[in-house]
Amino acid sequence: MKPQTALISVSDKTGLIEFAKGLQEQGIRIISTGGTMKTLREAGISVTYVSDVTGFPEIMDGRVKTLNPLIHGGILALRDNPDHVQAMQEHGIQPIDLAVVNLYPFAATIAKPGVSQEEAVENIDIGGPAMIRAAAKNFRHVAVVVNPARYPMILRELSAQEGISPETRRELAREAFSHTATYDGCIAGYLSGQTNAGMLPADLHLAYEKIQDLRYGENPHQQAAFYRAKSGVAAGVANAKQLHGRELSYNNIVDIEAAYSIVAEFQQPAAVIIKHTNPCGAGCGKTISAAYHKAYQADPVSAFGGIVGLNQTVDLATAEEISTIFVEAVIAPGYTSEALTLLQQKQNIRLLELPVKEADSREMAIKPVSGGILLQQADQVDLISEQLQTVTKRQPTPAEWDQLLFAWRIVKHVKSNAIVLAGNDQTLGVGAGQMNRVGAAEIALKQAGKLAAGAVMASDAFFPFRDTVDAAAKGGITAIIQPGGSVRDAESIEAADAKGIAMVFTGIRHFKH
Ligand SMILES: NC(=O)c1ncn([C@@H]2O[C@H](COP(=O)(O)O)[C@@H](O)[C@H]2O)c1NC=O
Repeated sequence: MKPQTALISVSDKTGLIEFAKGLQEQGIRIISTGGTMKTLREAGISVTYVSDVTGFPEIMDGRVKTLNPLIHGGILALRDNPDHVQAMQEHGIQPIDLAVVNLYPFAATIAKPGVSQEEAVENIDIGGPAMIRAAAKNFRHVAVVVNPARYPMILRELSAQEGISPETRRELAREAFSHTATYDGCIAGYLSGQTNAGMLPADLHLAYEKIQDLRYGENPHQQAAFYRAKSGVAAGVANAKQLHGRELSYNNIVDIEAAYSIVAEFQQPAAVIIKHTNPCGAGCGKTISAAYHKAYQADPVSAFGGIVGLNQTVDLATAEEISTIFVEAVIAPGYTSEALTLLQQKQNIRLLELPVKEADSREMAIKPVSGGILLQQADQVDLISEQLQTVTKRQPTPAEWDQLLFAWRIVKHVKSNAIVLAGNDQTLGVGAGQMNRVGAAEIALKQAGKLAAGAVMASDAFFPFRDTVDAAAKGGITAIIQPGGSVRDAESIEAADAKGIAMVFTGIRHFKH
């Protein structure tokens, strides 16, 4: 299809002039709305003003400019339908074969701090989506371009013999409907936020774009792909830069997310090694290499084939220790050039770069269930010091406090039922995903062995019975942090007091299912 007439009406004027020049070189007549026309004319491109086509001025601050049968008839007419052709002749409608439209920047407007409702509403585009949808509906005869990134490809096709192919027009129509759907979803979300304090919308419209087809999902027989949120800040694992290595797998991405979330908990240098979303080892230190050393030494057996997360630039010393074993991937805010050179020598390691982001309590977490999804606020709450309550006769020592808080930050990220033992800013035992709490504690204690003596314990949820405290006491644990709130709290406190264990209630639970 070789267009005769293009209508260009764009808010985002990226690449506009080069594109319009290309159209003009193809002999295509251009019609435009006010602002677009001005930009094009200033660049010496000849343009027909939309009002000269409609015979009607742009009115109401641009609320009505292209909403006119002379425009929509020109876009929607079926060129091979005699009735449509006759209607065009009767009403003096000229065909429009190419619609280049992008919309008022609604998402960017509402992202501005303190934006008024009035300003937001004025940025709801009406005429643009109407043209986009009309042109997309008529893709058999009309091409619609909503994405400036498409301009070079369109010019290439136009210079070919057959012009814009039917396949391309269909693909452009798909992109166009997706564009307006995302746009309307964003408006609905905004209006819902106005009445719902922004948290849980009445309807949920998710707008994500595929960034990568994955080789397979959790298992080789499952198809999978990786999608990135279309709007919002370009942060998080979906925006990490891969510097080296084979393509990420589904399970890699899940574990990278876990690694990134844990190290983001800490201000001081922190490292973690993840296996199947749980930390097998985590550590903090004065330097990132000291932190990694602790994370690795916490459980060298499980570390093999793990995913490493670091919250500081990877230096040579850290890279050297990482490269002593096989790890699937590393995620860190950066790499020194020596560290990168060393790690890149390993073919099988994936290296990702992503700045560490502060927790955002407005983030939401989605979980699918059959026939629906669950939506909740992400678990981003920090400890509230006024809620911390020592319930035993003995207070934790300052050193125990440090370790309790370290262990608490880790246990938050371990699958429930979760128990973490820690000492010297290092995990010593991790009991993850057990069906009873004392079972999780026994696993952690067994792993820590003799190192449990003098260590601290963190539990993601309260102790339903005193058995976990008894097990901790037997292992030599000296301090415990847990949410509290069980009907049998008194029994657990009694067990702790009997052994001189200091126990702190947080008042906050960190279930992770
Ligand atoms: N009301 C209309 O008839 C109308 N027709 C096109 N627009 C939008 O006006 C914008 C371009 O305006 P300008 O060329 O004046 O900068 C585009 O984002 C386009 O989607 C309209 N504006 C909003 O609804």
